[in-house]
Amino acid sequence: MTLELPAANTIIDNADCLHTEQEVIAAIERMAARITDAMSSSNPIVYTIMNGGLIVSGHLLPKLRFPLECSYLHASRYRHETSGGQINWLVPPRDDMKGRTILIIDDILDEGHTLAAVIEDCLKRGAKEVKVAVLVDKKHDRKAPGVTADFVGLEVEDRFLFGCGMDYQGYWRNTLCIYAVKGL
Ligand SMILES: O=P(O)(O)OC[C@H]1O[C@H](OP(=O)(O)OP(=O)(O)O)[C@H](O)[C@@H]1O
Ligand code: HPA
Repeated sequence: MTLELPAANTIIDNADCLHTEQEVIAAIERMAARITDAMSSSNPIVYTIMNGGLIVSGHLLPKLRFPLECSYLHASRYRHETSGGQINWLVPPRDDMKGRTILIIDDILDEGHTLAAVIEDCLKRGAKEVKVAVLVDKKHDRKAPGVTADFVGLEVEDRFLFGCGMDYQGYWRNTLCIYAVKGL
C-alpha cells in the first residue's frame, strides 16, 4: 500500500513518541548482554523474522560477540491492518535445525500468534531449543497461551506502535524511536 507523502508525514507528525532513540539503543544493549550471558556457548542459528525484526537484528547482532549463524524467515499476519489474521509463511526457514539451538529475533510480541507458530515450526524441524528475543513486549491480556519471550527490551503500553521495524500502513519502520499512532 502506497500512501501519498502528506498522509505518510501526518502519521509521524501526529504520533506520540513512547521511547527515544537513546532508550531503544540502551534496551538493545541490555538485551545483548543478557543473550551473551545465556547463549554464548550454544552455537545458535539466529533467525530474524522479516520484515519487523530487520532493524532490531541490525543493531543487536553486532553486539553478540560469540559464534553464531544468521538466517531469516518471513511470517506475516497483519499486512497493513492494525489487527492480525492468518499467518502467511512468505519465506519459511531453510536451514537444517536438527539438534540446534535457535534464537528468534523480532520487533514485537503482541498477541504472540506469530511467535507461537514460528516456535512450533522450529521444534517440528528438530530444533533442540528455541529462544526468543523481542524489542517490545506489548502489555495486555490477549496473549496466545504460553507464549513468552526469553529476552525483552521494553514493555510497552497497549497501543498500535510503529518505528524500529514496526510499520503502520506499511510506513515508518525506518526509525529508531518507538511511536504510538495518534488515537490508536
Ligand atoms: O504477536 P503477534 O500479534 O503475532 O504480532 C507480532 C508480529 O506482527 C508483526 O509482523 P507482521 O505480521 O506485521 O508482518 P511484517 O513484519 O512483515 O509486516 C511483527 O513484526 C511480529 O512478527
Ligand atoms: O503495534 C503494532 N505495530 C506494528 N506492527 C504490529 N504487529 C503486531 N502489533 C503491532
